[in-house]
Amino acid sequence: MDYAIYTENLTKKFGEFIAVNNVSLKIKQGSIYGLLGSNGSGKSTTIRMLCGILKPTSGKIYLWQNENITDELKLKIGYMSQKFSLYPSLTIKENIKFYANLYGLNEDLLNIRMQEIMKMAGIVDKKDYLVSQLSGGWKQRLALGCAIIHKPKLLFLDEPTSGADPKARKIFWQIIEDLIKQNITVIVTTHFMEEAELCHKIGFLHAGKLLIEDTPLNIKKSVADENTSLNKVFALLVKQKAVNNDA
Ligand SMILES: Nc1ncnc2c1ncn2[C@@H]1O[C@H](COP(=O)(O)OP(=O)(O)OP(=O)(O)O)[C@@H](O)[C@H]1O
Repeated sequence: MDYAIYTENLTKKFGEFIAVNNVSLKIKQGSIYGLLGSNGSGKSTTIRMLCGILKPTSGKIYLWQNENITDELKLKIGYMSQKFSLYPSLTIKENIKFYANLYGLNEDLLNIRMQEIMKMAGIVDKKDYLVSQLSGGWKQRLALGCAIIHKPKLLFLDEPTSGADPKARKIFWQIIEDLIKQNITVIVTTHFMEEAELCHKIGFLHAGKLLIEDTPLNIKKSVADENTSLNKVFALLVKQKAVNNDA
């Protein structure tokens, strides 16, 4: 099986503290993978290692079967953090141009991508607005556009919808589903279980460990039954783990 991402016993320690503990993931190209877990469970640290920002303490990461995350591979990755790396005092156009320059897009390509991104974000008529004038939903879609200006094959979204209203979240997920149709692989962290349900596969992290990885339906069936909510399923898994640790 050709995976976009495959990890073996990925571990990250900060001093003596183990933030990510022997995590082995398998993520197919062209799929949406949800990384779930409570605050501090190790989601962002895992993502940072997968995009080559943070060096693992031990374990292996393969991106499209390559063991080293080279600069060439990094060009195939897009990353959107929960803080949206946008410049509020610049216009939409200027923000897009800034990211286009970072990735070395020429003027012609920049103009094409600018139109595509503004269309995708629903901000074609707002290109000269300052980012500070935009609502949360528009900012979020613009940040997504900037993260994919270079057409990455792999896109990391770290809590992209936190702070967005339900309507904006719905539009955002429609865009993600369109990206998947273009064979992009999306790894997303979220606290919203209705978003987790939209992922092809989810991995549930707890205290740095991957407790389970499968489709939302299979996870529900294996832990409880298909009518149980994911929130409840994860609570059960954490409880089971605590019991096993005590035993
Ligand atoms: N640079 C660092 N130095 C020390 N500890 C860190 C560092 N980065 C993260 N941690 C710790 O590692 C643990 C996992 O953090 P991480 O940010 O990966 O969690 P998370 O699941 O993304 O949480 P959240 O949902 O709050 O973003 C936390 O206890 C955090 O305090």
